[in-house]
Amino acid sequence: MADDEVILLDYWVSMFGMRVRIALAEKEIKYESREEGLLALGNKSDLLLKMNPIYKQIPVLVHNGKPVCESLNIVQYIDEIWNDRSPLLPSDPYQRAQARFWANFVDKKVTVPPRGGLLWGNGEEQEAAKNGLLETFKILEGELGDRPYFGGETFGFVDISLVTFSCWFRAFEMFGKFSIEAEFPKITEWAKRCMQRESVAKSLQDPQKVYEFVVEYRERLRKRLGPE
Ligand SMILES: N[C@@H](CCC(=O)N[C@@H](CS)C(=O)NCC(=O)O)C(=O)O
Repeated sequence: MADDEVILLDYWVSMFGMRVRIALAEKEIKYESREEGLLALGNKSDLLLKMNPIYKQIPVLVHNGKPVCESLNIVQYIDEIWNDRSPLLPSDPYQRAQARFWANFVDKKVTVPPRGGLLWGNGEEQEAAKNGLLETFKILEGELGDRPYFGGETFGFVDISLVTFSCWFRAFEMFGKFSIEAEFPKITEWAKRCMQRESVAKSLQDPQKVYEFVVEYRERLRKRLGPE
């Protein structure tokens, strides 16, 4: 695998791209990162359109010229290809199924939709999205319980699926007017624990920068789409 060519089509603030960055860092894989344009507002490269013609989204992992799409799918692929080190999914089939269930739950419920919702929406729509997110965090706080990581003692697939949202927590808090630390102390401690890993710390972005991105992006969306 020493001569592998690995390219990641990414966007700096993407929580989905960050998942792949963490997995590659855990496996110590060297790769080239290619930054796409400001995604929902255009500027997609020809390479992205060619490599992900169905969804036209990042992240895409291009491994020896072949594309793999969808962040959780990519993380599983990385785990299977570079299976000689730092396993990300449990080896036990039941535990693997559980890990996939919870990562899928995160994917469905901890969302930042391209329009509307908590970050880009207003009024009742924003309030409903906030309440949904609080409900989701309550479930996740219960699932984590007193364990250090979602898989138990070791950092893994479910942690990767969720931790990339932690640099978006500040934006969630500012727009939702709530405190994740006050309401979800276990998730807060877990996120800090994950950040102690080099793979996570170097893959995530500064929460303040993410918040500023959200403020600016809301403005761009408003100008492009008009007031809601
Ligand atoms: N389910 C996808 C979501 C990927 C996604 O939403 N990517 C966004 C950036 S965060 C994107 O490329 N948006 C551009 C667009 O949809 O036009 C995954 O897990 O990879």
